[in-house]
Amino acid sequence: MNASARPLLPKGPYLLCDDTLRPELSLGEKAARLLAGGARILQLRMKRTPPREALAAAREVVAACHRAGALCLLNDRVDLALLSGADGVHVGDEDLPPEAARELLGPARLVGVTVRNAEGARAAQAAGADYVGVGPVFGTTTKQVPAPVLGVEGFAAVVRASPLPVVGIGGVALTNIAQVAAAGAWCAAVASDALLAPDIAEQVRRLSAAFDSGLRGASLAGSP
Ligand SMILES: Cc1ncc(COP(=O)(O)OP(=O)(O)O)c(N)n1
Ligand SMILES: Cc1nc(C(=O)O)sc1CCOP(=O)(O)O
Ligand SMILES: [Mg+2]
Repeated sequence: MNASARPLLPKGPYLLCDDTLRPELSLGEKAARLLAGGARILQLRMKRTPPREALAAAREVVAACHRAGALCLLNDRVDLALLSGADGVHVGDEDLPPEAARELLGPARLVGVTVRNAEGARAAQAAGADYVGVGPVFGTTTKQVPAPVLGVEGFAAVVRASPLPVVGIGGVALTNIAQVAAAGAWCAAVASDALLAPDIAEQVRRLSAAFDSGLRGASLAGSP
């Protein structure tokens, strides 16, 4: 496998463009607002969109991301990722296994996998994943997650032991994204805190600035 053919995951906020939040906005409109705020990576998460609409939305959102110079991953759906020219997929326990996603997508696209601990991260690496999503870092109402809240310390312990870059997810918000960055996250995935904000683009800008401040704080803490 030629890993160098794949795009690199951009460090910083990782925005979920989700069909369950703000249903009065189309997925294309949500993506446009996230991208206007400077989002560099979007995950299109469609849990209630019917298949034909989902394909149209995937094509629209992937094209918008690429015009903006951002990456777009499809949640769950390898078929839609291939049909829409997306940059990859994110899969969890209820989706295709990562080996199968890699087999279908080939070496040039990203595969992200949900794991709950370091052992899961090592297995994801062996299965061909590029990064792991680890959570829930904090409590969330966006999804009923079948795993306990890790907290910042628990999350940092998984990051330290993970052989792959880690995307922290679950309850990440402007109030805590700096802590997630300082704990060593490569990215911090955000759904509700961005999409439910009165000004989505402005919230993405604030999240990026706060993530960067967390990185700077972590590097100062590590300096002599
Ligand atoms: C970055 C990231 N991490 C974890 C998840 C959760 O994926 P999954 O466990 O498959 O759950 P659903 O999102 O499909 O409900 C994610 N989507 N993104
Ligand atoms: C989709 C998802 N997966 C999680 C996990 O821990 O696996 S937490 C989560 C919801 C993320 O939404 P919000 O940013 O609104 O908390
Ligand atoms: Mg899934």
